[in-house]
Amino acid sequence: MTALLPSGQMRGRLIGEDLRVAIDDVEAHEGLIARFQPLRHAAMLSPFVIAMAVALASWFSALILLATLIPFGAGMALAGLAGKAEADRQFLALSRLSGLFVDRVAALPAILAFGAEDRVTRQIGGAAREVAGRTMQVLRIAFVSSAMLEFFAALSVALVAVYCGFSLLGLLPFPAPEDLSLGEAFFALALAPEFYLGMRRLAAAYHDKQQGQAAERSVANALDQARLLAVQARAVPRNRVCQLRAEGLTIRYADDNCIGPVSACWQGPGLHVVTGPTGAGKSSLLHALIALAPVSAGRIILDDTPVAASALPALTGWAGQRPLLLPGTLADNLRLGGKDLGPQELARLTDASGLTALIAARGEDLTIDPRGSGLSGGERRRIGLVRAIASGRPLLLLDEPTADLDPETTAKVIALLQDTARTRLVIAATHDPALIACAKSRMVMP
Ligand SMILES: Nc1ncnc2c1ncn2[C@@H]1O[C@H](COP(=O)(O)OP(=O)(O)OP(=O)(O)O)[C@@H](O)[C@H]1O
Repeated sequence: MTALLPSGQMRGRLIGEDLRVAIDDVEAHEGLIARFQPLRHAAMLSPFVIAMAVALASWFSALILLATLIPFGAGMALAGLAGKAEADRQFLALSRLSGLFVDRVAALPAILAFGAEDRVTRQIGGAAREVAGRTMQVLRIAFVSSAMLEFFAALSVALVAVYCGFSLLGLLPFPAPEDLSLGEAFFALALAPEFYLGMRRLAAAYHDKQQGQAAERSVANALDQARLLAVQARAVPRNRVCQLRAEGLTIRYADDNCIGPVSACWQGPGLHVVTGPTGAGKSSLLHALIALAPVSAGRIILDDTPVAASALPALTGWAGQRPLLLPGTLADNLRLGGKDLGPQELARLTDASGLTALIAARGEDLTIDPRGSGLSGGERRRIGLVRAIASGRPLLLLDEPTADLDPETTAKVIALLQDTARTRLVIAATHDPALIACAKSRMVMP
């Protein structure tokens, strides 16, 4: 279950899509396992049991029933193949709609502030129409399969009735294969409708099967990706980073916007900066190192071992330009990095980052909402920075850690970074001359 929960952009999906896999797709298994599978076993057995019972009275009627199974089976196999592809497409469209919906609800204040309600409504409307279209396709196939089932069920009963009736009247147009009494004919005819009954019940659970199997594939896919990420994360040492190299790293966004190839070598411990004009790709480079941006070419080499970008988050304390804030107290947010930080160590870090004034004014139990309302831009950044340092991880990636700060607080933060860089590899994207001046190396993005 933990593996299925949202992992942000690492799987390249919206958080709502991950949530859908973790909740709805897991639930969709119930129909497949608790309803469809028992009915399938029953449907596979029951025609043969009924045919054997009918054969006791009239072997030719049993043969007629079994013969109708051949074209029926072929038709159902074709419908099943078409149904599988359509169910997958419907599932994908539903995932997109859920992801889009959750994402847009989270961004509702911004949408209202920009008066973008109409555009967002149209987007969600388009996604909902796609789901409706795909659902209609799935229903059409379900309708065709049940029509086929009803046709063959009716045909089998009709053929048995005609055979028994004509046989009793001696009007068969071919030599009678058996000598049928009224009791035997009645027995065969009474059992004939039961021949397709199991399959009719199975057809009623057809939708459960489609949903369940599509959910099964999507959960299996998500688990595979999670397993891969976990294996890659385990494959690297966790307590130190001596050297990190990017070799020809190229980032290609979905809209074909391309950054790179970038090559760099950062030696740890030490403080290194990445500089360059706005839009040069500094943030993108840091994102690419921890699998938050799509890498299309190049390699990341950690202590002489090529690693996947998805291996680095486990080693990295990350402070982006918009740190994630969770509802809770300030201390909860600072401790999010994972390490069990004592009050003294936390106080040292908050003091060194200039957050003491905030705590003195508003208390340690200051409650924070997810948007960080009531916090200044500089305070939010420093919460992200302290959290990254407090994580105790050997590699720190910091995106403009001294932006939005006055010179005095900037000096404090730089001193904290220098102190941290004594034992860890710190890489910061920055425009700040004061931070650039005390860096061990500077890489300039063109
Ligand atoms: N998700 C994305 N999809 C497409 N293009 C993107 C995406 N994120 C960034 N870009 C583009 O990549 C380029 C580099 O952006 P990036 O944020 O890495 O620059 P930067 O050097 O960090 O800029 P700044 O100094 O302003 O923070 C920009 O042209 C930006 O528009």
